[in-house]
Amino acid sequence: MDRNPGVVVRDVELTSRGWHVLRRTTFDYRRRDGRWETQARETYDRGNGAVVLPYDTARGCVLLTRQFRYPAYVNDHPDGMLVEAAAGLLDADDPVAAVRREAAEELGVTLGPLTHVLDAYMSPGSVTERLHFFAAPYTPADRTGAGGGLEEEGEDIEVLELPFAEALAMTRDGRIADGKTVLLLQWAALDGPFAPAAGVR
Ligand SMILES: Nc1nc2c(ncn2[C@@H]2O[C@H](COP(=O)(O)OP(=O)(O)O[C@H]3O[C@H](CO)[C@@H](O)[C@H](O)[C@@H]3O)[C@@H](O)[C@H]2O)c(=O)[nH]1
Ligand SMILES: [Mg+2]
Repeated sequence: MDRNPGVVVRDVELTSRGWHVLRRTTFDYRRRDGRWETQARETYDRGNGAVVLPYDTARGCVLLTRQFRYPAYVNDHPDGMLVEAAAGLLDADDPVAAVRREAAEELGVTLGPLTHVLDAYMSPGSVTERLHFFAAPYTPADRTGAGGGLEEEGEDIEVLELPFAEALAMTRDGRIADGKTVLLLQWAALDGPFAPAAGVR
């Protein structure tokens, strides 16, 4: 890794290999004033992920999930039941294949053309993951399955079809408190299918 001449990795220590991988890396870092110093940083590596917002502009709706998220529950979320856009880790798939797979598994919807919105690091101080964001139109006819996720992996996912205006209101009052979902809903209102100028672009 030599893309940045101001960073020289000295040592990578595997501190935990559980469901995902935690490492402690020691590296030399050249400060902006030119002085070198040694830093250590831990990274949580769970691979990369992809997320999708299916929208139906004719009916003014979006499809979201609700599921229990223990890490949010342990950090003050009232009941841990988070409303989120369908998402998953890439595993062996590319981002497009991964969002199609997750939309089918979690939402029971078969997606057509996808719009790539952006890619973002969601927690760059500690988590290595880069998340690939997509949106896709759907109609009631595309809802070909029940969704719900994979029971054998412990998934128990409720499918929510919400009016877009209500989903956006939920980002304002805290009922939606998941970063990737807030981002996609705000994009949809600002720049995407529910933007005021969407029809004339
Ligand atoms: N047994 C076990 N299962 C785990 C553990 N951690 C996660 N899982 C399970 O592994 C499955 C992973 O499901 P995916 O749909 O592939 O991932 P995700 O958890 O929905 O991840 C999405 O949301 C994350 C949070 O916003 C994103 O970080 C990620 O990129 C992706 O978008 C889930 O059923 C989850 O409960 C663990 O420590 N132990
Ligand atoms: Mg998921």
